[in-house]
Amino acid sequence: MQSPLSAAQLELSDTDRARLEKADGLVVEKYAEANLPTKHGKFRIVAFVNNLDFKEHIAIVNGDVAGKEAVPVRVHSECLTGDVFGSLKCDCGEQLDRALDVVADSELGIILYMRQEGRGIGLANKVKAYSLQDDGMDTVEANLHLGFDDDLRDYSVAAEMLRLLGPKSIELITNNPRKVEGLEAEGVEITERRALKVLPNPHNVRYLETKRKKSGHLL
Ligand SMILES: Nc1nc2c(ncn2[C@@H]2O[C@H](COP(=O)(O)OP(=O)(O)OP(=O)(O)O)[C@@H](O)[C@H]2O)c(=O)[nH]1
Ligand SMILES: [Zn+2]
Repeated sequence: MQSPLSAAQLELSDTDRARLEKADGLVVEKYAEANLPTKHGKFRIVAFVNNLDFKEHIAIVNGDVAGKEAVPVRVHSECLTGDVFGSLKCDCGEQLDRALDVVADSELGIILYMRQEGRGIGLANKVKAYSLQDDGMDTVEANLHLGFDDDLRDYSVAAEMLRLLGPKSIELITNNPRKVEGLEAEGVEITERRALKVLPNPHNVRYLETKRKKSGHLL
């Protein structure tokens, strides 16, 4: 009988990891797929593996998207505090909820849930950035103070995930023009940008204003 796997082995098997590490160039693969009924609607969930960041990026898919034009797509960056704990410091949780509704209510749609927490700096560093914001910095100043660029996200893995799922073109649900440019630079055909409106609250109004003024978000 096989011995049980330890927690450290759970993410990827050694053989899978070694194979991905040896591969030349970017490799993104579908790893597993299943049904996922949710309060928003019924989806398929697809887990991917890749040899760039080795993170477990996810697609939530409604319908048979392969070969279809103008499929609604949200490329959502992980925000544990907003997506899971209902943080009011940002607009992520509300955006994710709305995007899930849009995708569930459309004939077809995809949410890519990218594990790019904190615009790529990770959760622990985002909490550091929040601590600097408690002392008066804005979201961009806090990142720069910690020695990071204001946005470290790479869109090559997301683009490859879309290629594997197979829509011919997409309508991207975002307020961030840099996301549109980043995906287009990776060869994704975007027929339209669809805005994602959220209501500001007293805790995120400065954050939203900084995103509009410093990061070019169309809010
Ligand atoms: N470093 C850092 N990351 C943050 C902060 N607040 C939210 N985030 C992260 O920002 C990411 C979301 O990016 P946003 O700039 O809000 O939005 P976007 O994804 O670029 O654009 P939309 O598609 O319109 O949502 C998530 O990964 C959050 O964890 C912050 O103060 N500092
Ligand atoms: Zn957030």
